Amino acid sequence: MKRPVIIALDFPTAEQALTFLDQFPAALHVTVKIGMELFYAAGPAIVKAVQDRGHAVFLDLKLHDIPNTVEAGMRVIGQLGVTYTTVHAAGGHVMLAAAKRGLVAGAASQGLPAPKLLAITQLTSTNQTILNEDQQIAGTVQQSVVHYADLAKRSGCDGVICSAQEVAAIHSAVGSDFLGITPGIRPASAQADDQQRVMTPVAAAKAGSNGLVVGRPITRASAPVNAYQQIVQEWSGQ
Ligand SMILES: O=C(O)c1cc(=O)[nH]c(=O)n1[C@@H]1O[C@H](COP(=O)(O)O)[C@@H](O)[C@H]1O
Repeated sequence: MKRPVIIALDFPTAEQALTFLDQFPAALHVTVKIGMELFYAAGPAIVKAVQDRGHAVFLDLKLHDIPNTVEAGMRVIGQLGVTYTTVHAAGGHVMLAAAKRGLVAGAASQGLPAPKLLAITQLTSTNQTILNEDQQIAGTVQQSVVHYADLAKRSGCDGVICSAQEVAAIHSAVGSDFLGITPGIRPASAQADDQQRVMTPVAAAKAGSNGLVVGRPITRASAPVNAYQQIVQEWSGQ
Protein backbone atom coordinates (compact mmCIF):
# COMPACT_ATOMS: atom_id res chain seq x y z
CA MET A 1 0.00 0.00 0.00
CA LYS A 2 1.51 3.33 -1.04
CA ARG A 3 0.12 5.20 1.97
CA PRO A 4 -0.12 2.37 4.49
CA VAL A 5 -2.37 1.89 7.46
CA ILE A 6 0.23 0.47 9.84
CA ILE A 7 -1.07 -1.78 12.61
CA ALA A 8 0.71 -1.26 15.94
CA LEU A 9 1.32 -4.81 17.13
CA ASP A 10 1.50 -3.87 20.79
CA PHE A 11 1.42 -7.26 22.55
CA PRO A 12 3.53 -8.67 25.39
CA THR A 13 4.46 -12.01 23.77
CA ALA A 14 5.22 -13.38 20.30
CA GLU A 15 2.44 -15.91 20.73
CA GLN A 16 -0.23 -13.28 21.36
CA ALA A 17 1.09 -11.08 18.55
CA LEU A 18 1.12 -13.88 15.98
CA THR A 19 -2.27 -15.24 17.04
CA PHE A 20 -3.65 -11.76 16.44
CA LEU A 21 -1.77 -11.30 13.15
CA ASP A 22 -2.83 -14.67 11.77
CA GLN A 23 -6.39 -13.35 11.47
CA PHE A 24 -5.07 -11.22 8.58
CA PRO A 25 -4.70 -13.12 5.28
CA ALA A 26 -1.13 -12.97 3.90
CA ALA A 27 -2.62 -11.60 0.67
CA LEU A 28 -3.47 -8.36 2.51
CA HIS A 29 0.31 -7.68 2.88
CA VAL A 30 -0.21 -5.47 5.91
CA THR A 31 2.52 -3.36 7.51
CA VAL A 32 2.82 -3.93 11.24
CA LYS A 33 4.69 -1.86 13.77
CA ILE A 34 6.78 -3.83 16.24
CA GLY A 35 7.50 -1.56 19.18
CA MET A 36 9.52 -1.84 22.34
CA GLU A 37 7.09 -4.08 24.25
CA LEU A 38 7.06 -6.87 21.67
CA PHE A 39 10.70 -6.47 20.60
CA TYR A 40 11.99 -6.59 24.18
CA ALA A 41 9.99 -9.79 24.67
CA ALA A 42 10.62 -11.55 21.38
CA GLY A 43 13.68 -9.96 19.71
CA PRO A 44 14.63 -10.19 16.01
CA ALA A 45 12.83 -13.55 15.72
CA ILE A 46 9.45 -11.77 15.81
CA VAL A 47 10.55 -9.51 12.95
CA LYS A 48 11.38 -12.57 10.87
CA ALA A 49 8.15 -14.35 11.84
CA VAL A 50 6.11 -11.40 10.58
CA GLN A 51 8.15 -11.13 7.37
CA ASP A 52 7.83 -14.89 6.76
CA ARG A 53 4.04 -14.38 6.75
CA GLY A 54 4.39 -11.93 3.85
CA HIS A 55 3.87 -8.76 5.89
CA ALA A 56 6.14 -5.69 6.16
CA VAL A 57 7.68 -4.48 9.42
CA PHE A 58 8.03 -1.02 10.91
CA LEU A 59 10.53 -1.53 13.76
CA ASP A 60 9.83 1.26 16.22
CA LEU A 61 12.56 1.34 18.87
CA LYS A 62 12.89 5.15 19.12
CA LEU A 63 16.67 5.27 19.54
CA HIS A 64 18.01 8.19 21.59
CA ASP A 65 21.60 7.92 22.88
CA ILE A 66 25.09 9.21 22.11
CA PRO A 67 25.80 9.25 18.35
CA ASN A 68 28.23 6.29 18.41
CA THR A 69 25.74 4.06 20.23
CA VAL A 70 22.85 5.05 17.95
CA GLU A 71 24.96 4.46 14.83
CA ALA A 72 25.92 0.98 16.06
CA GLY A 73 22.32 0.13 16.99
CA MET A 74 21.05 1.31 13.62
CA ARG A 75 23.69 -0.79 11.87
CA VAL A 76 22.08 -3.87 13.40
CA ILE A 77 18.52 -2.70 12.64
CA GLY A 78 19.57 -2.08 9.03
CA GLN A 79 20.30 -5.80 8.64
CA LEU A 80 16.78 -6.92 9.55
CA GLY A 81 15.02 -6.09 6.28
CA VAL A 82 12.46 -3.76 7.90
CA THR A 83 10.68 -1.01 5.96
CA TYR A 84 10.71 1.79 8.56
CA THR A 85 12.47 2.51 11.85
CA THR A 86 12.58 5.38 14.35
CA VAL A 87 14.96 7.70 16.19
CA HIS A 88 14.22 10.68 18.48
CA ALA A 89 14.74 14.05 16.74
CA ALA A 90 15.53 15.55 20.16
CA GLY A 91 18.91 13.76 20.02
CA GLY A 92 20.07 16.47 17.60
CA HIS A 93 21.75 16.72 14.23
CA VAL A 94 24.93 14.73 14.96
CA MET A 95 22.95 11.82 16.43
CA LEU A 96 20.40 11.81 13.58
CA ALA A 97 23.15 11.81 10.94
CA ALA A 98 24.86 8.94 12.79
CA ALA A 99 21.57 7.03 12.83
CA LYS A 100 21.23 7.38 9.09
CA ARG A 101 24.83 6.34 8.50
CA GLY A 102 24.45 3.22 10.62
CA LEU A 103 21.17 2.24 8.98
CA VAL A 104 22.51 2.63 5.44
CA ALA A 105 25.70 0.71 6.28
CA GLY A 106 23.82 -2.13 7.96
CA ALA A 107 21.41 -2.55 5.07
CA ALA A 108 24.21 -2.37 2.48
CA SER A 109 26.14 -5.11 4.31
CA GLN A 110 23.23 -7.46 3.54
CA GLY A 111 22.47 -6.12 0.06
CA LEU A 112 19.16 -4.72 1.35
CA PRO A 113 17.50 -1.35 0.66
CA ALA A 114 17.91 1.00 3.63
CA PRO A 115 14.80 1.22 5.82
CA LYS A 116 13.09 4.62 5.87
CA LEU A 117 14.34 6.55 8.89
CA LEU A 118 11.57 8.41 10.71
CA ALA A 119 12.30 10.93 13.47
CA ILE A 120 9.98 11.25 16.45
CA THR A 121 9.03 14.92 16.84
CA GLN A 122 6.64 15.50 19.74
CA LEU A 123 4.81 12.35 20.82
CA THR A 124 1.08 12.43 20.19
CA SER A 125 0.60 12.08 23.95
CA THR A 126 2.30 15.48 24.42
CA ASN A 127 0.13 18.57 24.88
CA GLN A 128 0.91 22.25 25.30
CA THR A 129 1.37 21.96 29.09
CA ILE A 130 3.79 19.04 28.84
CA LEU A 131 5.78 20.91 26.17
CA ASN A 132 6.04 24.19 28.08
CA GLU A 133 6.26 22.95 31.68
CA ASP A 134 7.80 19.45 31.64
CA GLN A 135 10.06 19.85 28.63
CA GLN A 136 10.65 23.59 29.16
CA ILE A 137 10.25 24.21 25.41
CA ALA A 138 8.66 27.59 24.62
CA GLY A 139 6.12 28.13 21.83
CA THR A 140 3.43 25.86 20.46
CA VAL A 141 3.51 22.11 19.90
CA GLN A 142 3.23 22.76 16.17
CA GLN A 143 6.26 25.06 16.17
CA SER A 144 8.31 22.42 17.97
CA VAL A 145 7.17 19.67 15.59
CA VAL A 146 7.96 21.74 12.48
CA HIS A 147 11.38 22.63 13.92
CA TYR A 148 12.15 18.94 14.50
CA ALA A 149 10.92 18.06 10.99
CA ASP A 150 13.29 20.61 9.48
CA LEU A 151 16.16 19.30 11.64
CA ALA A 152 15.35 15.69 10.68
CA LYS A 153 15.28 16.52 6.99
CA ARG A 154 18.60 18.37 7.15
CA SER A 155 20.07 15.38 8.99
CA GLY A 156 19.13 12.82 6.33
CA CYS A 157 15.91 11.36 7.73
CA ASP A 158 13.17 10.30 5.31
CA GLY A 159 10.31 11.63 7.39
CA VAL A 160 8.87 12.16 10.83
CA ILE A 161 6.33 10.76 13.21
CA CYS A 162 3.89 13.47 14.22
CA SER A 163 0.20 14.07 14.75
CA ALA A 164 -1.90 14.42 11.61
CA GLN A 165 -2.72 17.86 13.02
CA GLU A 166 0.79 19.02 12.04
CA VAL A 167 1.28 17.29 8.66
CA ALA A 168 0.14 20.19 6.48
CA ALA A 169 2.46 22.63 8.29
CA ILE A 170 5.38 20.20 7.92
CA HIS A 171 4.77 19.68 4.23
CA SER A 172 4.56 23.40 3.58
CA ALA A 173 7.76 24.05 5.60
CA VAL A 174 10.02 21.24 4.32
CA GLY A 175 8.31 19.86 1.20
CA SER A 176 5.61 17.33 0.48
CA ASP A 177 8.11 14.57 -0.38
CA PHE A 178 9.11 14.38 3.30
CA LEU A 179 7.05 11.69 5.02
CA GLY A 180 4.64 12.57 7.82
CA ILE A 181 3.56 9.27 9.37
CA THR A 182 0.84 9.78 11.92
CA PRO A 183 -0.23 7.84 15.02
CA GLY A 184 -2.93 9.19 17.33
CA ILE A 185 -5.57 8.06 14.84
CA ARG A 186 -9.04 7.57 16.21
CA PRO A 187 -12.21 6.77 14.25
CA ALA A 188 -14.96 9.19 15.29
CA SER A 189 -16.56 6.65 17.65
CA ALA A 190 -13.34 5.57 19.43
CA GLN A 191 -11.97 6.78 22.76
CA ALA A 192 -8.73 8.81 22.79
CA ASP A 193 -7.05 6.71 25.55
CA ASP A 194 -3.69 8.36 26.42
CA GLN A 195 -3.46 10.23 23.10
CA GLN A 196 -3.70 14.05 23.17
CA ARG A 197 -3.41 15.10 19.52
CA VAL A 198 -5.80 12.85 17.61
CA MET A 199 -7.47 12.86 14.20
CA THR A 200 -9.87 10.59 12.33
CA PRO A 201 -8.58 8.62 9.31
CA VAL A 202 -10.60 10.85 6.97
CA ALA A 203 -9.25 14.08 8.46
CA ALA A 204 -5.69 12.68 8.42
CA ALA A 205 -6.04 11.81 4.73
CA LYS A 206 -7.32 15.30 3.93
CA ALA A 207 -4.41 16.81 5.89
CA GLY A 208 -1.93 14.95 3.64
CA SER A 209 -0.71 12.29 6.06
CA ASN A 210 1.62 9.76 4.36
CA GLY A 211 0.61 6.80 6.52
CA LEU A 212 -1.43 6.02 9.61
CA VAL A 213 -0.32 4.11 12.71
CA VAL A 214 -3.28 2.52 14.46
CA GLY A 215 -3.13 0.29 17.52
CA ARG A 216 -5.98 -0.17 19.97
CA PRO A 217 -8.82 0.76 17.61
CA ILE A 218 -7.77 -2.39 15.66
CA THR A 219 -6.07 -4.65 18.22
CA ARG A 220 -8.88 -4.29 20.77
CA ALA A 221 -11.75 -4.38 18.27
CA SER A 222 -14.10 -7.36 18.48
CA ALA A 223 -13.49 -7.95 14.74
CA PRO A 224 -9.94 -6.64 14.06
CA VAL A 225 -9.80 -7.39 10.31
CA ASN A 226 -13.10 -5.55 9.78
CA ALA A 227 -11.88 -2.63 11.89
CA TYR A 228 -8.67 -2.50 9.82
CA GLN A 229 -10.52 -2.66 6.51
CA GLN A 230 -12.96 0.03 7.56
CA ILE A 231 -10.08 2.37 8.43
CA VAL A 232 -8.35 1.55 5.12
CA GLN A 233 -11.59 2.32 3.27
CA GLU A 234 -12.11 5.66 5.05
CA TRP A 235 -8.47 6.58 4.54
CA SER A 236 -8.07 5.58 0.91
CA GLY A 237 -11.50 6.89 -0.10
CA GLN A 238 -10.17 10.44 0.36
O1 LIG B 1 6.37 6.12 17.23
C1 LIG B 1 5.19 5.83 17.29
O2 LIG B 1 4.74 4.93 16.61
C2 LIG B 1 4.31 6.67 18.10
C3 LIG B 1 4.65 8.00 18.21
C4 LIG B 1 3.74 8.91 18.78
O3 LIG B 1 3.97 10.11 18.81
N1 LIG B 1 2.56 8.42 19.25
C5 LIG B 1 2.24 7.10 19.21
O4 LIG B 1 1.14 6.74 19.65
N2 LIG B 1 3.13 6.21 18.67
C6 LIG B 1 2.83 4.77 18.67
O5 LIG B 1 1.66 4.52 17.89
C7 LIG B 1 0.87 3.51 18.50
C8 LIG B 1 -0.48 4.11 18.80
O6 LIG B 1 -1.30 3.15 19.41
P1 LIG B 1 -2.83 3.43 19.71
O7 LIG B 1 -2.90 4.66 20.57
O8 LIG B 1 -3.25 2.18 20.44
O9 LIG B 1 -3.50 3.61 18.37
C9 LIG B 1 1.63 3.01 19.73
O10 LIG B 1 2.36 1.86 19.35
C10 LIG B 1 2.58 4.15 20.05
O11 LIG B 1 3.80 3.68 20.59
